[in-house]
Amino acid sequence: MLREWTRADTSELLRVPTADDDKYSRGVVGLRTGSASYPGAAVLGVEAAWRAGAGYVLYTGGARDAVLARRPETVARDEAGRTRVGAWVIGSGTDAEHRDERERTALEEILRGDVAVVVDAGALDLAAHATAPMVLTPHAGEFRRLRAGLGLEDVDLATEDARVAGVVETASRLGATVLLKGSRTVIAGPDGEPIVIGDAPAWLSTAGSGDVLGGVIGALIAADPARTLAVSAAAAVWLHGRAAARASGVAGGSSAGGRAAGHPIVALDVAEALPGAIGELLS
Ligand SMILES: NC(=O)C1=CN([C@@H]2O[C@H](COP(=O)(O)OP(=O)(O)OC[C@H]3O[C@@H](n4cnc5c(N)ncnc54)[C@H](OP(=O)(O)O)[C@@H]3O)[C@@H](O)[C@H]2O)[C@@H](O)CC1
Ligand SMILES: Nc1ncnc2c1ncn2[C@@H]1O[C@H](COP(=O)(O)OP(=O)(O)O)[C@@H](O)[C@H]1O
Repeated sequence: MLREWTRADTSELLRVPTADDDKYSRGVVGLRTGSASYPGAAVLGVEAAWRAGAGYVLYTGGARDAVLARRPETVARDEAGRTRVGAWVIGSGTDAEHRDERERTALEEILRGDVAVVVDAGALDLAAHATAPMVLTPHAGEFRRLRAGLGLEDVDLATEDARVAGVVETASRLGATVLLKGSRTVIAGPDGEPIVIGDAPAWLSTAGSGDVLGGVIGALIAADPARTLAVSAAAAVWLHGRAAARASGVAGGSSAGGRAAGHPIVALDVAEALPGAIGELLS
């Protein structure tokens, strides 16, 4: 069975903060992302985590100045210290080939912990030996590399059936949740039914939009770390797509009754449209 994720599924997971909440209970997201080569990816993930409703965002990566210039609300330190992180996001805007020993040690420590980790881009190669609960977020090229690294057969990603089967197999091999990005994103937990999320406008296929997604997933996991990871990830993908629809002018429909053609967007537009997408579901 394949579950098609809906707007109603997403609404059910969102909640309005109450008088009993504080910045920690709303969700603490830790990001160890970005590098001198790709500082922008860190900025995008941090912006997205805040805009998706995190109460506290901690940044421990290599692009601190860029992150703080954009979002001074972010707590930037070398390590988490005493801050209890609810979800980590690692790898976006990093390259495994340029990882030094210090960075490897820091990432391996996160990947050995009890806290859920969103593993993207330049950290995907470390997932095979990790024990933390994880959501891996490869695009098609990274998915192929990940499977090759695990000794799994190459899959033809042209059909949805093959994509779903490949994601299910990879998730089962890793004992983790795997999310294959694309126009229809496929998610599978280690043993749950696979989920598909479509409907995002193709305007979303723009550099950095995957880095934004990492921050959204981190915020939704941190808001309720006990929830099944595949469910938080599916809701994040849906919101990310809805934010892209709002930002690109597709969300309102057209006077002809069909979907409006919309217009180009950049990844930061998607992050900035997240609060509106969340508000729309809560109203
Ligand atoms: N602002 C920032 O800081 C941004 C930073 N970013 C950061 O950049 C880092 C590198 O991530 P990336 O995704 O750019 O490259 P990479 O992981 O090498 O994957 C390439 C794979 O895709 C495939 N492929 C298919 N079509 C292709 C095409 N037309 N052109 C090229 N490749 C194409 C191709 O497969 P092939 O077809 O060659 O088999 C190849 O395997 C990463 O850390 C990310 O977070 C980005 O998020 C952008 C914004
Ligand atoms: N044709 C498409 N239609 C809708 N969404 C798409 C399409 N192609 C890619 N996406 C989405 O855009 C994002 C691209 O992520 P990714 O490839 O990691 O980009 P980057 O590494 O530049 O951040 C993903 O969320 C993916 O699901």
